[in-house]
Amino acid sequence: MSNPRPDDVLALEPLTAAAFAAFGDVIEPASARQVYAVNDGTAQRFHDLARVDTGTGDGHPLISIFRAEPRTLPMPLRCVERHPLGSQAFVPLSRTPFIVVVTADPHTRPRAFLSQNGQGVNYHRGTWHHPLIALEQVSDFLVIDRGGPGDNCEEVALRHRWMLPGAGELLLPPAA
Ligand SMILES: NC(=O)N[C@@H](O)C(=O)O
Ligand code: NI
Repeated sequence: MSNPRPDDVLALEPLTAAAFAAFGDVIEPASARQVYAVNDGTAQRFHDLARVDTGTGDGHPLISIFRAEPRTLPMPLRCVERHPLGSQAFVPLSRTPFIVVVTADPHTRPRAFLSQNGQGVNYHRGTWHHPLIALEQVSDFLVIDRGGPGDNCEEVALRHRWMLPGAGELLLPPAA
């Protein structure tokens, strides 16, 4: 494979609620709309972290586990997909990082975010994203998405050969 042009390599951005807002929710305690004690004060509830949207077309929520093989970096991106009938959330059941690639349009430059410290994501219904990209080790993810009638996965091949960088790349500084 010929060496990718530097401009084809996507920078890994820190995953923050603000930066990801156009694409979905970041699932982490800081995203809670309310935090309050429950169970006689023996636990804290980080309430309402993400909007689960599964009702379109007589749909219902599914809870599954993906056991994902780690991907090798650098990595070419070949496709993106979207789920027109429902949201889709991935929550790592370990604290290994994973990469989230999203785009407003399959034929414009995607954005790549690095999830750290157990952060999860909830793609809004219709958000273009790359299939799960686990890193470092076989990792389990809790997946909350939509079951029911209808075709809920539209996949598009990328015309441009965007690349994810090697594991040692620096993160972009957080957006100002
Ligand atoms: N195919 C499947 O359920 N997984 C994808 O939707 C994904 O985003 O990883
Ligand atoms: Ni998906």
